[in-house]
Amino acid sequence: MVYQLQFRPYQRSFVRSLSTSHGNWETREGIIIKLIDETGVIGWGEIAPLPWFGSESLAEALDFCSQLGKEITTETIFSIPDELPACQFGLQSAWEAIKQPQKATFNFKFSGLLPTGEAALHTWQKLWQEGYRTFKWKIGVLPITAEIDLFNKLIQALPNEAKVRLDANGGLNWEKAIEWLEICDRWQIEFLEQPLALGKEKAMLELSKKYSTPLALDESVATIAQLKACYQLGLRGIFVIKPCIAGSPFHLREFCQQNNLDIVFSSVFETTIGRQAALKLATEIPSKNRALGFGINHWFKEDEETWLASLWNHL
Ligand SMILES: O=C(O)CCC(=O)C1=CC=C[C@@H](O)[C@@H]1C(=O)O
Ligand SMILES: [Mg+2]
Repeated sequence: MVYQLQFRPYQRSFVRSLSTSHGNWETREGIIIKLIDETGVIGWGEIAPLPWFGSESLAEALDFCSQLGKEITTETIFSIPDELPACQFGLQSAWEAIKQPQKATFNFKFSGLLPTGEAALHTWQKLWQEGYRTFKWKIGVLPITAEIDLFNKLIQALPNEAKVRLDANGGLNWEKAIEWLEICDRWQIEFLEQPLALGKEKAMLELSKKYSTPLALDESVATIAQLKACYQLGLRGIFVIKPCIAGSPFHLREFCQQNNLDIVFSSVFETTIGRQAALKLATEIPSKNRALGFGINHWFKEDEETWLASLWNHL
């Protein structure tokens, strides 16, 4: 089957810089894909790279799309190299959208991503009013004493029924991870995400045996190959899966359906198009009743529907 291919790069500025131990992220850049089959049925997809998580860069994704030309076959869509996981996800989910029109609504609970540092103390209230009951806060950015001080203020300000997750983005060393895990156990934090850097999975396996707070791997399991490697290593905590950068949705669904993983699906700040494909995948993969890491809409200023429509009208 041959499909017409159109693609459009985009840029969206965050309302505030997203500070993590990887650095500051100001603008989300990606590519919207439009596939049209021989009968005129349209399938939308999104390529949302996250190179500091190990996916291809936007430039590499754009080079790949540019050399595809105006037509693409099913065979080409399913032979995209594993070095291009965001392209695999974008094009294969667009293909799947033609075959199985995506559900428009999902009834998941989402976790609200708080801004890093002190700003969290002034923003959780609005998210609480919007209905969020799970919040994620990034650590490993400020000096640990300052962050622990802010954490104590945040955790005592939040209602008791609130669930809190901490995400270090690999920014802690062993000693700081221990210091944070003692606090996590005391306050029954839902999980501590990627305390140690990519490559320290064995150390995290050791760490996971010492405290009751579960560890969640994120950067360590960014692609399907990494997810499989960590599973083989014996890691059985929580797996944060970012479908848009993991690779083929078909391979991801197959592996997760064969193995009973404790998964938290997570956004890469993609648009509605990538999010719909990611959430459709979440409905097809069994996981525990944890809030999904897609509570990120407040990180952008413009209304997404109008922005997306305006983007495509120029094509
Ligand atoms: O998972 C969530 O709750 C929201 C998404 C999120 O936290 C992230 C998305 C993309 C890059 C990272 O800065 C961050 C993460 O590390 O999980
Ligand atoms: Mg994370």
